[in-house]
Amino acid sequence: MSTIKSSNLGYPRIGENREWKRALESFWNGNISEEELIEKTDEIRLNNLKKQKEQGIDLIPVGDFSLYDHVLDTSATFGIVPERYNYTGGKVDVDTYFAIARGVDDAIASEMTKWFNTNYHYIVPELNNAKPTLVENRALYFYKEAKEKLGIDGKSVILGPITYLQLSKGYEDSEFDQLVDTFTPLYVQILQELAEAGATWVQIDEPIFATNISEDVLAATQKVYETFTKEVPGINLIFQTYFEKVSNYEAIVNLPVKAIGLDFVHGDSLELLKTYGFPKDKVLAAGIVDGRNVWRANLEEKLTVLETIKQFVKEDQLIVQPSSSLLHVPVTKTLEQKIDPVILGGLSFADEKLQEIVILTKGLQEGRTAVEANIKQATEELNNLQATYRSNDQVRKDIANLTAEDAVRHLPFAERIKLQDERFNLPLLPTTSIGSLPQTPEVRSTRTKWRKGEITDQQYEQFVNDNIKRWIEIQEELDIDVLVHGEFERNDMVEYFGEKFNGFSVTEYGWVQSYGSRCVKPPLIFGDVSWDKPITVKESVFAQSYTERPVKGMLTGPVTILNWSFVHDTTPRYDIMKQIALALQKEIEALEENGIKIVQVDEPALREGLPLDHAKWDEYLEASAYAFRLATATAEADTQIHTHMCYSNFEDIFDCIDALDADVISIETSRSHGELVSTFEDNTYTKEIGLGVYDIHSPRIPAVEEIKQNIHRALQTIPPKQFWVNPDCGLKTRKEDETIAALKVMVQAAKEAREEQVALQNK
Ligand SMILES: Nc1nc2c(c(=O)[nH]1)N[C@@H](CNc1ccc(C(=O)N[C@@H](CCC(=O)N[C@@H](CCC(=O)N[C@@H](CCC(=O)O)C(=O)O)C(=O)O)C(=O)O)cc1)CN2
Ligand code: MET
Ligand SMILES: [Zn+2]
Repeated sequence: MSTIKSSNLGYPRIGENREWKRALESFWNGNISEEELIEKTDEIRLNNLKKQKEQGIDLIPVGDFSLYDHVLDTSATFGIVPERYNYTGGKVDVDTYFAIARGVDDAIASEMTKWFNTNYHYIVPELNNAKPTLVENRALYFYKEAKEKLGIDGKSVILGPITYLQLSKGYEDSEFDQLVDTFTPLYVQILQELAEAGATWVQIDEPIFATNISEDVLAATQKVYETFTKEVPGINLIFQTYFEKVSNYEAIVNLPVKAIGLDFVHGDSLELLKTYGFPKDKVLAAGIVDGRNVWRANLEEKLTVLETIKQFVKEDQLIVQPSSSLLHVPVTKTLEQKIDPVILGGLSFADEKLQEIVILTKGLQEGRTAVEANIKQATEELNNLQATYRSNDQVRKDIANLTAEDAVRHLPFAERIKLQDERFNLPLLPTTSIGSLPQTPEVRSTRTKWRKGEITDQQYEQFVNDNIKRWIEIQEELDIDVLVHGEFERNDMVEYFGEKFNGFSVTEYGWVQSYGSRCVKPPLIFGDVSWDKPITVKESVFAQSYTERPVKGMLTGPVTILNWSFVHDTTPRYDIMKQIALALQKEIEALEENGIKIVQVDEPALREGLPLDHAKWDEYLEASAYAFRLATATAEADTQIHTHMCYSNFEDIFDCIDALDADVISIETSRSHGELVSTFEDNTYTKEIGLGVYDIHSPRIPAVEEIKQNIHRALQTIPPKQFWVNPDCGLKTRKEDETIAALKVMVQAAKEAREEQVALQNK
């Protein structure tokens, strides 16, 4: 009997029909009790486990489920709760847990940021003064639950100490080793309790090793894992990495653990394996099926790779698994009714990927003939898919003929801004918002009715227009300087464009968690992208017709559309980015022709798309800046181009931001409590900037003084002439009354700050 095992790294939490989202939101809205929330989420979790068991997965992950986020769960495990929540020790209760994630009246939420290069967001642990103790062994609870309720001897999944600490804030680099020493015994305790309960496999997620890490961190890692193995010899530890090849291959594979998990889809791990080999005393957990994309695996090719990998390990010391947790793909494709059957045939969501894992494990174990029929089917479906690729000769020609000058605006910024100032005549510290306004249940459900054919196109259009008009009036009443139409017609800033451009397809149920209960439905790119008619002109022009103030046209940029779609690898990614840019260029021209003279091109995904491997940075940043400039290059000099980014570490991409050559950029900063401001200190950034002055991901209404403080802090490094006042991000997730109340405070704060500045200038 051979011992090659099939495994999974993590399963989507949200349920086939987003039951998880509904349960959470019902609880937050006070419609269900805590017991009901627990009951519903228990059911979802157990159902997820049952499905994996039925699929025939050998090592089923347990403890990967969460009520919000697994990094926050890790903080809760160790009682790491920032002081402002008045936590007094012991198990972190549900209310405190959600308070950290979402904020409460008297305490702002913890910062939320991107999980590596994904569109998933985690809650950043704040270690300041924390006294970590093991207040709740969650891993143990979930291990026992799966065993007792379903007879599953699960593989516990825990976030490793090195990654956890590297993702935390509130300490100095010099304190890192000390912190590692503090956490090590707590992890040992978790592992010991798991061992006592009978656990044999534990997956310790350490994705930080897919980024470039220092020798010091590596040394600390060596020490930690030596201790784990020494203290808990009875458990098989899997040191799990994903999203890229590891940056210190030889050191990593020689860590004193039973198994090493590597990503064989992103980054060239196979090359490393061939060059440096693999220790004969270890198990290699091979991430072979793409956990980040939705296309069917080419089983033939995957088996060839696995057979190569197998030559480097001792007799069947192999685990076959997805490249990462399946958190990043939708649950099942079986619900899709409307999509082109050929495209459906080429898709593979979480459940289908697990089938692929099981087939590949069998093929590797028993030989190809054992899975011949599966291989044949995969090959056929993929060939059919390839045959339907919608190529566009004109677009290909346009891309091939592009030059550097095609991505340069008519005049330099210094000249443009004079014309724009003349045209718009805005006050000092102008106010604006980021685009979307509340997508109330009414907005969402009216769109759903329209999609189901329960209301006519005309009724839907009327409904959208009514909202636009009402909100233009509200914004005027609030005395905001640059208005937005509110994006009421959009389900999502990327999916909406995916529905309109050529080259995309959309799914009905392909939901993926983005943060907390919020999900996205990334469109599929399987064809050359092109534009044939205006997409956003109607709503923008309608909004502009009700006001003398400028209304911003609102588009999503090429980098973000690419990064937040599921893209097939038929065409090189950077070519598709240029295709999207050319399509957007036509849309901007159409907006200008219709009198819209401020256009915002959002790029919130620019930073997260930065490759984990530094060696790939330059190419990415250059391609991204080029695509953005290409999209905006033909705009008249007096058309003001805005861009927006949220949740980002900007130090790494500062030059790229400058290279976008946008006239105005608005960026998130309020949850990072002003840390970004210092980035501008040493830079001579001459263009205009709006720093988010309050957090829109929290229902909490900010105070005037708080916002003024944020403005003051920014004005220490940014000249007032360059500074805009705006919220952190779009307002679609907020309720209407919250939004109006918060904007009112923001405008008030801006006016007070403006008066101070004018007084200073008149002195
Ligand atoms: N793609 C993307 N990524 C992003 C962002 C973003 O805006 N888009 N923002 C940042 C933060 N992430 C976010 C991700 C999602 C949402 C969000 O609001 N998502 C919505 C879903 C949006 C959507 O597509 N809604 C559809 C479907 C509406 C729906 O749920 N309909 C119900 C019925 C509605 C009813 O009857 O009440 C149903 O189908 O069951 C629509 O509006 O048309 C949600 O989870 O609630 C917000 C921020 C970073 N990443
Ligand atoms: N214009 C978009 C909005 O306001 C930008 C969002 S960035 C995630 O929703
Ligand atoms: Zn944003």
